[in-house]
Amino acid sequence: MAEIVADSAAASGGDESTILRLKGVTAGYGAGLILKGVDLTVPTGTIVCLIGPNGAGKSTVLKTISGLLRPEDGQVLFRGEDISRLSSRERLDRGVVHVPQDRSLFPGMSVWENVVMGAFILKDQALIRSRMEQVSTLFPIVAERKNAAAGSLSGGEQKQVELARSLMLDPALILLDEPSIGLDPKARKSVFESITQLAADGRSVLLVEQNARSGLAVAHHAAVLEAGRVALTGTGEQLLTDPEVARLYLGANAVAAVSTDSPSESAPQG
Ligand SMILES: Nc1ncnc2c1ncn2[C@@H]1O[C@H](COP(=O)(O)OP(=O)(O)OP(=O)(O)O)[C@@H](O)[C@H]1O
Repeated sequence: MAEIVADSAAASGGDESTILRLKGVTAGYGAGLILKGVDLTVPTGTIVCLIGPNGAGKSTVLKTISGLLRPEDGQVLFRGEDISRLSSRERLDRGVVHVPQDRSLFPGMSVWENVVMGAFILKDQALIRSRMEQVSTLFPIVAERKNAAAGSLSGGEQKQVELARSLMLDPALILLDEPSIGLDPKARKSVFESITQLAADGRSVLLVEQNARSGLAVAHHAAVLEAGRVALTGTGEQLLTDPEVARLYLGANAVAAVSTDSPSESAPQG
C-alpha cells in the first residue's frame, strides 16, 4: 500500500505538541515478533485511530504503551520521556490509562463502586468525590444508575461506565481498544460522541477500531497497521477517502458513501 502522507501526525512535532511517540517499537509474546518496528505519533489533544486487519498487532501496540507488554526494542516516548521500561503503575501515575477491549467492569458491583475503583491509587477522599462529580456530569449514567449492578446494564451503558472509570485519574492519554465492539448503532454513536468529547476537553486518545469508518470519522489522524508495521498514515479524512483503505477496511462501495457518512455503520474487515 502506498503512503499518501509521510506522517501527518509527526509533522506536528515538538515536545509539548506531541504527547506520545513510538519509535521503532518491536514486541511479541515469546516466539517471534508481532510488532516489527512501529513508528506512531499522537499529537497532544487529538484522536488518533489505528485500523488494520485482525491480528495485525493493534491491541499489542496499546499494550506496549500501557505497560502490559514490554517492547523488546524501540522507544515509547510519553511527553518526551522514554517510558518503555516503566511498570504499568508508573505509566498510570504519568497519566496513561488503557481501556481494554473486553468488558472489564465487575458485574456484581454497583456502577458507582466500579467507577470509584478507577481512583484506586488516590488517597485524597475529597479529590475522589470531586472526580466522581466530574465524571457523573460527563457520563450521567454514573449517577442515574449508581446503585445498579454493573452487569445489569446494556453493553453500551457498560462502555460508558468504563469510560467514566478511566477518567478518575484525570488521564492525559487514553488508550481505547475497540470501544464500539458488540454495540448496537445507537450505543455506538453515543460512544463515538463521548470520545470526541474527551478530545474536546483536551485529552489525547489513541483509538483502535474494527469499525474503521466510524473510527476514522472522529479521528484527527489515523494509521493503518499491517503485519506489525505502520503501512499508511494520514488525517482521518484522508484515510476515509483513500480508495485502497475503503476497499480493504470500509467495505464494498464505501468510497461513494464516505462523504456523507454518520458514525454508525459497521465495516467488514479485509
Ligand atoms: N497474550 C498473547 N499471547 C500470545 N500471542 C498473542 C497474545 N495476544 C495476542 N497474541 C497474538 O498477537 C497477534 C496480534 O494480536 P493483536 O490482538 O495485537 O492484534 P489486533 O490487530 O488487535 O487484532 P484483532 O483486531 O483481532 O483484535 C495475533 O497473532 C495474536 O494471536
